[in-house]
Amino acid sequence: MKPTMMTYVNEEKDMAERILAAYPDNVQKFAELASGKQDWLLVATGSSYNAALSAKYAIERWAGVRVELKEPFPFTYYDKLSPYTDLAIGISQSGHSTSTIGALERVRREAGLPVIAMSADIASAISEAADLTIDIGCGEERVGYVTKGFLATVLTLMLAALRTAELNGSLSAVEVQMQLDALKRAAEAIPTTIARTEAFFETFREELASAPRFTAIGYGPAVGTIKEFETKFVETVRVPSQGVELEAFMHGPYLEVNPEHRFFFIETESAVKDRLERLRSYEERISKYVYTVTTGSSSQPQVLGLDLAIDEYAAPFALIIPFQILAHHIAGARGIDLTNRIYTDFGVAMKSKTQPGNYA
Ligand SMILES: O=P(O)(O)OC[C@H]1O[C@](O)(CO)[C@@H](O)[C@@H]1O
Repeated sequence: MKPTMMTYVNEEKDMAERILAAYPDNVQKFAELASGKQDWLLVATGSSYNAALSAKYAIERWAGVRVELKEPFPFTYYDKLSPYTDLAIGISQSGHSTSTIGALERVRREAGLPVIAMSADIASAISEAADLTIDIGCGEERVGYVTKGFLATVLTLMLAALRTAELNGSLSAVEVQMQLDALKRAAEAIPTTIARTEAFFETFREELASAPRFTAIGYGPAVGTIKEFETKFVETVRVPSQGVELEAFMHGPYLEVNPEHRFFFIETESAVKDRLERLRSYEERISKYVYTVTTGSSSQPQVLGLDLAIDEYAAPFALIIPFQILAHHIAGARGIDLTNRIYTDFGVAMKSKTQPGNYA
């Protein structure tokens, strides 16, 4: 039997617990190279970009550094190098994305900066463009619609930030332990999150499967989550799907809304949460298909509550899981067989990968 997205979603708890148990050894070399560096450049594309965006604010807050995240292709061909960048990090789950490798090569060639690669395969092509390659700890994922790799990337980046914070003193040992405990609780809760998402899907199966369009709205660290929602839904559900930052939605995108629109609002504990509530109330007047995913608890069917004591910075680790499951299930309910791969020659034809993926 071919593995599916759900095969890997069901492995996420064990994988996350393995990665957490390997702390700090799995990120020690990263932290040694990164501590003392103030201005990190992250390059990644696709889900790896979304994972980096999901971890960006946690890294900045915990490690006390500035993180600039860039799409590698425009970075390589158009961007001016910042004179302040003192560390470059390239993230590629496969280790074969040519744009990410090319960006690291440019940084080395033009600025001679220390370079860290992060990949599920530490012997892959990206390692040749880096001084150090860190294993994200998910192993090989043989479904192109990645799930485990996304979660492993978010978690490994967060752990790398925590270890860097320990070394450079930007967090106390107690603060680091608090974050580790929150991540451990979130990992332990993955089976509950899966069960709640399954129930949510069954309740709304018809209206989700018949959706002409999906929009997800979030703020702060959860913008990484809604961007990965967008990537995953476009790859699998294959109807127009967009993740829009809360305030950006209020400057144009709101005009597109009609009664058929399906909304996901992502709620975390934050100073700007009331802004999301206000927008949700407004859109509920237009569409009856308004759902929420929250880190808090819920007794309402249209609100999927993860019931986690986790702050908004670590929350992206937990928030993506419902969308990975919904992408798989909604695609299936629409009659899309995701095990039937399409455009299989694309990566090679476009030279977007150094070699074809080993997909099931
Ligand atoms: O993380 P990687 O391996 O660089 O891949 C980036 C993106 O490219 C894809 O493999 C598609 O080519 C996506 O599935 C993935 O998100």
